[in-house]
Amino acid sequence: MDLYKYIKDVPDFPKQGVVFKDITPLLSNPEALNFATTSLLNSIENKKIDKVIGIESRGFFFAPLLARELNAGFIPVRKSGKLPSKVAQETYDLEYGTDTLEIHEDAISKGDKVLIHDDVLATGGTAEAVCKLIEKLGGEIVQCNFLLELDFLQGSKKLSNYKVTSLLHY
Ligand SMILES: O=P(O)(O)OC[C@H]1O[C@H](OP(=O)(O)OP(=O)(O)O)[C@H](O)[C@@H]1O
Ligand SMILES: Nc1ncnc2[nH]cnc12
Repeated sequence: MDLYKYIKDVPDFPKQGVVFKDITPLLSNPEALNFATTSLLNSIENKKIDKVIGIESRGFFFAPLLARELNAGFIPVRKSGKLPSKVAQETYDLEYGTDTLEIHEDAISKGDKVLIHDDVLATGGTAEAVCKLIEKLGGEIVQCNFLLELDFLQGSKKLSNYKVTSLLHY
């Protein structure tokens, strides 16, 4: 199945010069959603995963689906101020700004095998910050898994210590 036809280019969103990759057509089509979920699962080499991390917001679409299939827990990494208990935090650069991400300190146990999932790998700033958070808490990153990657932004360079897979490349 050709998933590329379910990704819509939206020029100049959220700011001038950025071509936004909108995945909502893929999410709204049952066959594409199912095929993308299965393909993301198939791209996970070592399926012994304790925790699947989803990165707010768009990482939340697939991460719980993957966690269910892997018999793993789902852990949200959220933008600052959203999680109620004690958090670890990292600030990072985006293709269009900066942001801070947080995770509950007790969400990861030492030695947990962790899969990180997000919809898009762009500059890699977000995923790199999340890798730092997981390692700070003693987790072992097994793989970073994305629906799509903007190859020209070279985000995977920031993740060169990890196994990185993306279903679609631009
Ligand atoms: O590789 P990077 O350059 O760090 O960019 C990738 C991140 O940017 C987008 O999130 P965004 O911050 O736009 O938030 P959203 O998921 O809430 O829309 C996307 O969902 C990734 O999390
Ligand atoms: N161009 C882009 N499209 C969609 N999500 C993104 N996250 C960072 N850059 C993006």
